[in-house]
Amino acid sequence: MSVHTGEKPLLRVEGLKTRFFTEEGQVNAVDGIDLSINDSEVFGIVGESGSGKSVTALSVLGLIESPGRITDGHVWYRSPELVESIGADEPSAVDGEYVDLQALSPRVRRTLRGTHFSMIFQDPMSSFNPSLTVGEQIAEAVESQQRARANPRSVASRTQGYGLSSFIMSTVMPSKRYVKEESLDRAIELLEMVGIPDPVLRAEEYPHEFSGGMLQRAMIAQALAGEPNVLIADEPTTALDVTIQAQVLDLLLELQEETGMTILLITHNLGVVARMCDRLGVMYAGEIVERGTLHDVFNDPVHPYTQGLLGSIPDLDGTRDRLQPIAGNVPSLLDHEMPDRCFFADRCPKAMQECLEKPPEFGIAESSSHATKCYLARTSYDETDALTEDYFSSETAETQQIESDGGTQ
Ligand SMILES: Nc1ncnc2c1ncn2[C@@H]1O[C@H](COP(=O)(O)OP(=O)(O)OP(=O)(O)O)[C@@H](O)[C@H]1O
Repeated sequence: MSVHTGEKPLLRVEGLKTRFFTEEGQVNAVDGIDLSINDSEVFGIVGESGSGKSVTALSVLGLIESPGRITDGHVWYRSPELVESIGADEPSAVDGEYVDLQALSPRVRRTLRGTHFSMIFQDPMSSFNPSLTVGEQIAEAVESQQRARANPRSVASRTQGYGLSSFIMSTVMPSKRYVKEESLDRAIELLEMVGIPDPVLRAEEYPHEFSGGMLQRAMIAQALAGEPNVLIADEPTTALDVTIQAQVLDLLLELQEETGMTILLITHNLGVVARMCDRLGVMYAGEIVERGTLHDVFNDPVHPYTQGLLGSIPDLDGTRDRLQPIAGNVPSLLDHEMPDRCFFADRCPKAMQECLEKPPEFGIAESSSHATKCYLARTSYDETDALTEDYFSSETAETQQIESDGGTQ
């Protein structure tokens, strides 16, 4: 783990909006988020299910598919190497050392997957073709990433549908055996690097012959084949039992230290964040509502949502019985159902009148060192300001009354 204090972040996400245009209406899955992620750090995005974490990760990678679309914002990536190789062809995507991934042509953007950015998921089975050996598939990833690095303008697009990981598949999923001996050797090295015992033998095995934890390690090996600068890990250990989970998390930290790569970790588990992250962003209803260093956010959470999540922090050794959920549900992200006020107000034990009048902006509380999208960041809180539960129940009753009156007219 390393806290980087350099001034130039590796990734700058600015005003990113991702919408899904569904039959029910427009879903504001990511609603104008800003983030900066430094070189060689582990940055966590944490929040309840449905808050927009995965869509954020997919948006950074340019993997949003119909009916979804990024409708606004930029994803700036600092890479002098990339600027040099594509700058003349795509000048409108370049600003100094930064490339706006959003502005790149889809062809060039594809070449970055695996080489500059890689991803691991909850379900490793979806990353492997069941009919080829694990070694062959990692070897193919090695070759494909070598080709992409050598010539970012001419990457093969071999898209096959193995779930979400079609992002890697667009460059690496092998369809037949034709890998070179040296690529297989590298695959064995990678398997060894991720702690697979007997890697020479295991490379000959098929995915179904691996246990869940071992296959997770193999997926990490595959993701590292192109020596990416950024590894996006979306709930990488959620499906594993706690002991294996801890081992895989430790492995990711070791690899991060060894390679210096940056990790963007998506999780709903604050215990995982505490173990892994240097900094984090807390996500709620498509927005980042609090962001800062692990130390600051954990020791001095300002947003009542973060406070609620921290009240429900799970532990990795499984000694705490249950996660304490925050009362209420994540709101619908359908545009026409989203209120013109703080999205958390209805669940917030500290909601005040102004929270209902308009959505808060980001601010830094006097007592705090990090940014929060909450009126509490600007206003000192007095318990007498809080709206009571009765307020919300009377508001709900009033709304129901109006609706039913409207219905009878
Ligand atoms: N293909 C899609 N079509 C329509 N809506 C979608 C699609 N993919 C995601 N969404 C919506 O976007 C919102 C954010 O989803 P996302 O998967 O990013 O949440 P999450 O925080 O990662 O939760 P989880 O941990 O459950 O995956 C949700 O309301 C979800 O229903």
